[in-house]
Amino acid sequence: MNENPEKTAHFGYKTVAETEKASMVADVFHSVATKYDVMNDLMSFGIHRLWKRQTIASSGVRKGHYVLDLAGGTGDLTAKFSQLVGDTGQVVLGDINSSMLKVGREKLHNLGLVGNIDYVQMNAEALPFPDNSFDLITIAFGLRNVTDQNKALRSMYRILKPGGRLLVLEFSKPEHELLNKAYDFYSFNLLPKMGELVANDGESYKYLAESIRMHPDQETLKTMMNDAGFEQTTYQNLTGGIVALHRGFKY
Ligand SMILES: C[S@@+](CC[C@H](N)C(=O)[O-])C[C@H]1O[C@@H](n2cnc3c(N)ncnc32)[C@H](O)[C@@H]1O
Repeated sequence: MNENPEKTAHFGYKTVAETEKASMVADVFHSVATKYDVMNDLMSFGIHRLWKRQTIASSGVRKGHYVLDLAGGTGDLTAKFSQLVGDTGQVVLGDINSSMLKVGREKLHNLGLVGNIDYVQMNAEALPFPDNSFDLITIAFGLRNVTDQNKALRSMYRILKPGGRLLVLEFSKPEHELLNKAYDFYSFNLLPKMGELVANDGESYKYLAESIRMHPDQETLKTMMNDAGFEQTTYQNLTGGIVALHRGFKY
């Protein structure tokens, strides 16, 4: 009998050693980084822009705020927050993946967004900031890729200021069975083919579909946030629950 069984994690439908997941996720995002934005628009028919707009609208962000866009990738949310916090605020675009950060930095520079954005490579599970640092943390389509999600939520809680809020934008569970079926067909048949054609990488988009199915549903994520210390935790289903926006506060 194995006295010390190795801890495991999900990588899509595969069960892998916990120590392996981060490098497998890293391979996915190194591979898709340069095609990430165009694929996002294609795969979601542009709807990811509405989901992100809703996130900004729920953020309560103001001039002078200190914001962390965690797993921020190519920086869509950072771009908007940079304008909203102004010269007296600061936005940190944090991501574990150097390729995604590079694409994000170039994109935001080209948009003329400079001066109040820091680009920092970091792991959501061990955030490199003092306690009580941020007014707002967002993590959009990132949590599902993190190996130890409870640890990451506790780390986010620690670095939020009292009164600060966390927004988690993530794929979730569609509310209606019919939508679920159509969505499954799309995800497992069309999505990997689009990934193959456009990004020359069907496997990464197969991982995307599988990782979405393995992610906690709305209520489970809400409980996880509560367990990490968040209060007044609520969520809003977007596009019939294909995506959910969770919000929680630290007091
Ligand atoms: C699907 S992309 C989302 C990018 C962006 N937030 C958006 O909504 O377009 C997921 C991002 O999570 C990052 N990521 C994965 N695991 C992470 C971790 N443990 N810590 C920080 N970032 C992570 C990936 O590198 C990738 O850039």
